[in-house]
Amino acid sequence: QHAKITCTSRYVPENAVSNHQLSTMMDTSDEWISSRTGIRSRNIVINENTSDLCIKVAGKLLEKSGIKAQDLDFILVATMTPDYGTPSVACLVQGKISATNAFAFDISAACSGFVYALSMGEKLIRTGKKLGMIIGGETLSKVLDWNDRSTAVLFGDGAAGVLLEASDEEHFISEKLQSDGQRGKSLTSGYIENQSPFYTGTAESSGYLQMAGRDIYDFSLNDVTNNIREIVEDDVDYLLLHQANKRIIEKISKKLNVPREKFLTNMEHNGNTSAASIPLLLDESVESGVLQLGSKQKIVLTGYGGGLTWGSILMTL
Ligand SMILES: O=C(O)C1CCN(c2ccc(-c3cc(CO)ccc3Cl)cn2)CC1
Repeated sequence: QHAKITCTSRYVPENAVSNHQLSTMMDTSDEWISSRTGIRSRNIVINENTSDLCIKVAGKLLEKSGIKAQDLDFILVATMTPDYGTPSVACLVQGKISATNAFAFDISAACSGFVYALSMGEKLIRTGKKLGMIIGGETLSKVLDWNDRSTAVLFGDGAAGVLLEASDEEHFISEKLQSDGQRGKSLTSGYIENQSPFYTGTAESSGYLQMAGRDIYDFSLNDVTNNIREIVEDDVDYLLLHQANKRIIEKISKKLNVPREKFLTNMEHNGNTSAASIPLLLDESVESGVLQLGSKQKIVLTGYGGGLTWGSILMTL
């Protein structure tokens, strides 16, 4: 049987932080941020953690769809900012909504996380599962170095997700997931220091998010463009890329010779929300009517970022 996205939902923290507000906290400006990234505002948690955001999304998916939590077979959460090493955010969600028949685990693939998780969910449906929940959620604000203006202004918090159901209709057409650990140190975050009395080494990295911006920019322009080119043979209606930077999306659209207006964007009010960025864009586009579930619109979802990881899924809604 095939898999079909039957519901989308999202949740972002109430605390919207404008570029101007950041300019009162560090040496930056609205002009610099918006011209270089396309970001004008982002939402930053005050007391919530990643599981809180994902639990909100799960509750909204249940409410919107009318499905019962105990009908869920699995819950996958893509995140690079979990509350704990264990329990997983997915298990915290599962517990909170009492999805007693669902197995649950997190997927760590940074900004490709939602695409990786959606791909894995589709395989679970194809091999017999009936109903799953797939959420991308992050509280990146807790791992940012707020004294480093080169990264602190880029990222935001949020969560969004989908219900994936068994269907007679074929929606998933093709995919290509890729990784390159040899370039993994270009974007790191959340290093956990060993504190045992036997440990004599030294911490190789800080817990803060650190990014070699130029290297990630070039990776995105080259490897990601090639991945999309391989997946998209002929025409698509829309492309939903990870919302990292407006300029990179413009450059990729030129390299692919695909009209810029086919690339949906929302980094302007969310910032870069890593694994949450694609499902946030998907739900906002469904809510605005640009995308319609069941419309047969042909879309590409493309994630790219830490790992390094990147990957695309070509599907119809
Ligand atoms: O000087 C400038 O213009 C600066 C140059 C550096 N910038 C960057 C660099 C890299 C990213 C980025 C991050 C991820 C991880 O989610 C994935 C993909 C990308 Cl392309 C975002 N911004 C900001 C503007």
